[in-house]
Amino acid sequence: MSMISQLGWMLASVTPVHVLLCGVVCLISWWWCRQSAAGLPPGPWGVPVLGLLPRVFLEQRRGSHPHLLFTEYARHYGPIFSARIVNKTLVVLNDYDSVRQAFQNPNLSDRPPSTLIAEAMKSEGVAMASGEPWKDLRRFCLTVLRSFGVGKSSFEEQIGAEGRALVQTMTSYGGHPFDPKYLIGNAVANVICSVVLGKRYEYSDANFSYLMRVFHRIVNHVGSGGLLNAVPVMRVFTRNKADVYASFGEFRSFILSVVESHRATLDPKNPRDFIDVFLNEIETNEKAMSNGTIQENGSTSTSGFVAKKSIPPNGLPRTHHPHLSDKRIVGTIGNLFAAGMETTATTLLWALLYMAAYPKIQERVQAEIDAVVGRNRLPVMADKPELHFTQAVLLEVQRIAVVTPLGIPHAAASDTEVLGFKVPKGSLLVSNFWALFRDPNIWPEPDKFKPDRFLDKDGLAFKPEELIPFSTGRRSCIGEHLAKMELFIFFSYFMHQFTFEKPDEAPPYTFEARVGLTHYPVPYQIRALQRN
Ligand code: HEM
Repeated sequence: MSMISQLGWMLASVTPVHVLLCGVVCLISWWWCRQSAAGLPPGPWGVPVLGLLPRVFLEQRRGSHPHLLFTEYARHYGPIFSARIVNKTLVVLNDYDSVRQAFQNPNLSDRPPSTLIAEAMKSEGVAMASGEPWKDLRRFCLTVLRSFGVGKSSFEEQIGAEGRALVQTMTSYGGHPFDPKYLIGNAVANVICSVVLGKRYEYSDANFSYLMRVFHRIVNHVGSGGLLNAVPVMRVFTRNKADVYASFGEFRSFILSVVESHRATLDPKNPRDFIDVFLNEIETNEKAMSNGTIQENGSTSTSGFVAKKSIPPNGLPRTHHPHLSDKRIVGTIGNLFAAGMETTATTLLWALLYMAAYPKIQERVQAEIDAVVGRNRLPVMADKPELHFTQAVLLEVQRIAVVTPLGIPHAAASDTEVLGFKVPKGSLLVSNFWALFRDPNIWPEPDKFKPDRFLDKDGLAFKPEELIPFSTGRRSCIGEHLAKMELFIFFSYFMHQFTFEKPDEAPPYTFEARVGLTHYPVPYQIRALQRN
């Protein structure tokens, strides 16, 4: 029987009772939806059952991005709106007040469960964990990174050494065009690798270059705002699923091999890097578990686990971290690598693009650096307070480029409220930094690149509280100090050493972006002309 005749047969057998039953079911579903939506922020209804899912996919197919769609909704529904994505309530925060209030609320500090990243890495890291394990991992990461000097002024020399290697490699192009993406990515990765893995990788290292390309595939796959990461049902409809998991698999194997080689050469009394300290903690926990002072889920026995370690490593945390285990080490290293490299490198890529596209602004930065630093040495962090225009340029790049347009989604651990609206347990919260950084009420002519907006009437740089590229609240970026130091050192070295130009033969620069985990410029070629 053909499909049409089948349909005709079905319609002919519909009775008034069927119609009535259908109507009742529709009425009940409508009533149920209204009830559950009562008190939620207003927002688009979307398609029955699927909610906003088809619209998000459609926009992505058209080459648009979810942050643009959300910004359009925010214009219509207000700074906080909600929508459904299949069985999940999505709450989108589009202005400073809503982001600040939501992210300071301890009930909104979780991450969504079953993230793609944790699933594909077969390990839950600091950036994807929730509840007690997250608190423990976050505390541990902050303490250990700090104990290795990260964010302290003593770390400046390490970043400076990488900056000098980068300058040398850029010089070697002799003014010929090159794509700065992987070079800058490698340099920034080396900063975090030196602390976490205890080594840096030469820019000519073919294996590491390959890994960076694998990593970029992951970044693209995860998509804007990490919706694919956060909403399991979106993965069902993902094209190239095989490539997503294969790329994660390669990244995971790389980290596993580094962890294993650390384990094989570990000297517990002399931890060399972050991985060694993590491995020491795992060993302490395993011992505590075998003598019963700690349970498998990380909780301690009634007598309490006394933070005594058999081998207290010098200068490293003595506090006990019961949630550090084999199943969290790969994920945490992956998170630090991804979060530490991608965002900072992308910001620098945007900065170079803007400098080449706005030569007058580039000249002003160079003149300021020359006046304060001179030509006989490279800039140092101590120069920063005097380099007001340079600071303003970096702030404007962070505002206009919005490297994480939808941040990393949070989840509601229990029923709560934001700005008087209901936020039910399990909701997904997304911070639309794009809308916030393009709000014309805060930033007049938001699409224009105008660093002067960050200078006061005396020419001194200032940062308005609404500029929060590192997010805010309990879950804000743990690498903020490190990132700011890297941005300043690398950028001021670039401006001190080179003038950047678009190659004549290259197509005109656009500020069009691609959106993966970050919002990054379409690949471009640049010339680095050495300054005298
Ligand atoms: C320009 C550079 C950077 C930007 C714009 C940036 C931005 C962000 C943002 C928006 C978040 C999400 C916060 C939230 O959920 O509310 C985040 C989280 C995070 N960032 Fe960064 N970040 C940068 C550099 C770094 C660096 C250098 C590191 C290396 C240590 C790092 C490590 C992390 C980690 C581990 C998290 C997860 C924190 C958690 O879940 O508790 N980031 N970052």
